[in-house]
Amino acid sequence: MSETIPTIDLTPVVAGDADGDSVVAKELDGVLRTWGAFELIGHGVPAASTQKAFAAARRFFEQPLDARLALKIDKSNRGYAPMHQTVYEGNLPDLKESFNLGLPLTPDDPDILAGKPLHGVNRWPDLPGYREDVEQYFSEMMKLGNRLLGPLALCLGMQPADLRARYRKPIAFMRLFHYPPNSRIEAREHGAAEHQDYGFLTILAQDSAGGLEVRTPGNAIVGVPPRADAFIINLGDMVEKMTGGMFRSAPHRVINRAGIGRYSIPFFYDPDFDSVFDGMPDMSAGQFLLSKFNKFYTYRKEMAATGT
Ligand SMILES: O=C(O)CCC(=O)C(=O)O
Ligand SMILES: [Fe+2]
Repeated sequence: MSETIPTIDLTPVVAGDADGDSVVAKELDGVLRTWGAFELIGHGVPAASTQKAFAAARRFFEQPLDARLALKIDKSNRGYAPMHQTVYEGNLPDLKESFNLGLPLTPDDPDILAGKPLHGVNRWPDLPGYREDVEQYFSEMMKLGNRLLGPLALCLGMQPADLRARYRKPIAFMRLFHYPPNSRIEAREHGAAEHQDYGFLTILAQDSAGGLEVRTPGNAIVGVPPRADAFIINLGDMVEKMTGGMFRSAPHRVINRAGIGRYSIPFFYDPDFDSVFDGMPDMSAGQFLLSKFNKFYTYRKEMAATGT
């Protein structure tokens, strides 16, 4: 088995070929059963949009800590998550900070008014052009996620329309990450300690600093070298669970060895909060995700403890 992350070309879907979904699904199926992660090319996302999102990330984290903390993360998972918020057992807290946003909802949104978890209004710093550039990239991620659902549905033995019917108001979170240099590996301090993503599908862009490492089907850890024209896609635990382990939620980690700050932007594309899947009948997608957030995020434990 090759120990290099596989590559999938989405061109047939992006071009709108009549058999695009099934052509890509044929390539994808084996990859999801073995690696559960791959590089995606031919994705149709304009490079300028990605570059602007990275430029926005740099501007956000260049602000003084006070300005970042003014947007401290709220219970809808939106805002600024300071360093050390994510903890994976046996490791020190992750050495990373993030700006999180979700689906753009307005304060009169019925799910917000009803208090549905993970629904909220996005929070924005006072930086000219920041919101526009970040929202633009978010909408590119929504489009790309939707395109991926076609072949993914076929791999899951579903009709694309049936999977899309569970993505009407998806739990979609994007995180602009900053990783300072010099994590202390010997102390088990990583940028992101080895973990599996929680939900359905992650679309990740990493900058030229690199640092993402994936566990191979042969159980080795290999680096995923930075590549400006590709996204890294991986499945999360929700898919692994609903397929009874047939599709793999790929373990991965981040170690910033670059000696400079590292930026990355994962987009977590997960189904509607109340959606239910045959393979996971006992729990909605939202409840599954929420249980993961509550397990791994310190800020949620603090909120639960203080009743905020
Ligand atoms: O920053 C990265 O490259 C990956 C981040 C990650 O694995 C995560 O947020 O789940
Ligand atoms: Fe991850």
